[in-house]
Amino acid sequence: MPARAATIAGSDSSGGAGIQADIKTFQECGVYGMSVITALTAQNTLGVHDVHRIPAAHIAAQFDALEQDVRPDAVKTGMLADGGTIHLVSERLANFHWPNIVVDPVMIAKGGTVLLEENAVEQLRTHLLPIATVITPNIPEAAALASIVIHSRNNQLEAAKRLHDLGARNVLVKGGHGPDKDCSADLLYDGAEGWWIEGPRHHTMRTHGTGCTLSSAITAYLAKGYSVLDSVIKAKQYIHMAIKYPIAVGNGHGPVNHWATRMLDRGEDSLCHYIKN
Ligand SMILES: Nc1ncnc2c1ncn2[C@@H]1O[C@H](COP(=O)(O)OP(=O)(O)O)[C@@H](O)[C@H]1O
Ligand SMILES: Cc1ncc(COP(=O)(O)O)c(N)n1
Repeated sequence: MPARAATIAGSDSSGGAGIQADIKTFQECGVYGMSVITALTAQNTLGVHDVHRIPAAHIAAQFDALEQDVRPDAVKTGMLADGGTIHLVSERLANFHWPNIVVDPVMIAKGGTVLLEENAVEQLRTHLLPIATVITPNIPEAAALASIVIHSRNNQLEAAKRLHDLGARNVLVKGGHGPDKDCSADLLYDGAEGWWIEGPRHHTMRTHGTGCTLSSAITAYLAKGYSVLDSVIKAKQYIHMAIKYPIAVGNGHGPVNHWATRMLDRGEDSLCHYIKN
């Protein structure tokens, strides 16, 4: 059987983020992709126009269908919309003992639409963080979860330590929203050591779905058996390529290019490097 990965997230009708980005990434990274859909969004590169939440009983039925036949080797969470869904998802993940849980704590879309009710942040902290193999907040999400202001790499590290203390085994505080003009530096912290996983910053509007894509690539590599550090490095190379070689889709914040990795034979992967904190 091929390595299998599942995404528990919302659908993006325009295909750049959410379930669609996740499944494309799984496919490109060579794993069999599956999904548990928590919400449908009417969305394009200009913004989110409508959100339809899936009833809890149907979300549970999707979980059960996978458990009974096609258990994943790794799983990620994305848009969970509200506290009730977080509760259900964390309960199912804990009971089923699915391995390699990547939590992307999606809160707000790039266009500003709220994708997780504000009062659900506490549920994320108490229910999902403690069962996460890796959590992948961007800087605003890490700031909200760790109750800290992030202006510098030191703050990024402090936030990671606080989120590790809340129970996440590995914390990746992504640097896409960071202040550095030339570099986008993600910090991986495992409770003992920190690694700065850096790539050049691309000056582009086409960053719709970057976080979804990165966390899906990490999930795919974990499903294939790579370590957390190796999975994060390989995922960073994947997102670097997907941003560097853009495709012209939509009139707003366009999607990344999910099949750019097929250009890896150009040797571009060596542009990313990592250094010990
Ligand atoms: N302009 C950019 N150039 C290069 N890498 C980027 C850029 N924007 C985001 N990234 C990378 O994409 C990934 C997602 O980061 P981020 O944008 O912080 O997450 P999110 O999409 O959740 O807001 C990270 O690996 C980050 O370093
Ligand atoms: C269904 C769904 N899930 C996640 C995102 C976040 O992606 P981004 O931060 O790039 O807007 C999104 N826009 N839509």
